[in-house]
Amino acid sequence: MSATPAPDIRQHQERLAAEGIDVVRVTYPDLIGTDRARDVLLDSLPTACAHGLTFCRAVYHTSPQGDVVPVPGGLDAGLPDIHVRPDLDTLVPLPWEPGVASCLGETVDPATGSPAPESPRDLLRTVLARCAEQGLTPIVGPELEYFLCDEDPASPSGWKRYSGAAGVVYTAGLRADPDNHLLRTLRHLRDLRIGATNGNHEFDGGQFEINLDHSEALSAADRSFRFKAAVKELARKEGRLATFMAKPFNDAGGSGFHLHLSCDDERGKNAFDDPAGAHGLSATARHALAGILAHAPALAALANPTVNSYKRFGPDTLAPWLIDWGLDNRSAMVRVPPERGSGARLELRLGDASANPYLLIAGTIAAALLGVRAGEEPPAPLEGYGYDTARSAVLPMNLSDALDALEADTALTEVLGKDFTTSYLGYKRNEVERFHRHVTDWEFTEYAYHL
Ligand SMILES: NC(=O)CC[C@H](N)C(=O)O
Repeated sequence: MSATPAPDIRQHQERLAAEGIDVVRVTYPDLIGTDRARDVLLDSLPTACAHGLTFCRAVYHTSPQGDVVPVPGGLDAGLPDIHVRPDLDTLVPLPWEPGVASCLGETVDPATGSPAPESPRDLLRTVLARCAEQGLTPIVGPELEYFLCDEDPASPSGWKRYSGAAGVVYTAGLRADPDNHLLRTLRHLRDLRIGATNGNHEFDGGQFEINLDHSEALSAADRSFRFKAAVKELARKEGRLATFMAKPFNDAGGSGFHLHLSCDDERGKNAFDDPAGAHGLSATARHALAGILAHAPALAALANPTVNSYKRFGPDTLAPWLIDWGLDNRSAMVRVPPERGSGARLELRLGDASANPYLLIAGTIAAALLGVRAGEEPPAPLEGYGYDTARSAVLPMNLSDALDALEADTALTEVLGKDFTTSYLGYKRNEVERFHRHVTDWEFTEYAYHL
């Protein structure tokens, strides 16, 4: 079927064709933040825009391995359609894939004409609308770590850490990155226009951190989502694997997804900032901080969303596993960074790199909002080096406990919505069950010879 293109779509088509683009990749996040996509030939773009691209709604209920998880709206509903409409305002040529531009897709449930209930982007929009009712616009700056791996037929997984096991922490250059992976990646990310600002080699061999500029929350989530997909694609182009798994190796630390958070008020002024307040924090910032701490056990289910996530936690990891906050203290779950001219902000260090950016950001903002609404006050800040259970409460230490904490946190789930929470809990509990049924290498080594 050929539709007569609307004038603005025709303009996009002509501009893309002039740039040598003949394919548009329409991409959207599933429940766990994996980029799902379809390649659309440029000639078919008007039809895709007019009618949306049709996917099975089970896309939200299907694990990366292809298991369809029985949560409401999927198998029980006969695997119905969802439609995905290209958002042409987000079009950008893929710097490493000549002829292809990418754009984000908006998912619509054709049964209701509304966003699909599981859509992470729309969940974030819902939470942001609640903030707007309080006159607050959250501003988010994401920092993500990942490991780069080379193929290794000798390893059971088929992969080993890039450049060997030696870590050269906080460096850039050839000693820790002999193939200049970071430089190449940073330049491609610049051309992808997602606000990447800088990067360095991290603690462990083959581990990198790249920071993104701060912005309004939806853009920060979109850019983090596109960042993860881009880094993974770029690695594959080189025959490598980039993984945002929380803790991929036994002999290396984990990968974090730290969030810097502040809020603008209705006049565009940083509402977290009060030079006269204790530590430069306003009452709004204190309440937001208290909300994040109070809802941290439930938030872990979104910030640390896999069975593997909880292996990142532990003493001396710079990954928090206790519920505390501190002034410029990286051993705390929430750090208040020193003021450097842009006003006060909080750095939430809880999240790991495997988190779906939309859910991590939505959950964090929802927790902060609840603290602001309730006028909660935080406890005294952590002094000195943390990781002391005598001083701070412990987070859930496995996914199952975190999911129970999310379900029990009715204030948070009210903000996140019943449909989303039901799907998320169903999906993730299925993941826990599949893990518990699976026999691991560790079990064989531990038991097979001795028992
Ligand atoms: N540089 C750092 O702060 C390390 C962070 C740590 N890798 C984490 O998982 O959060």
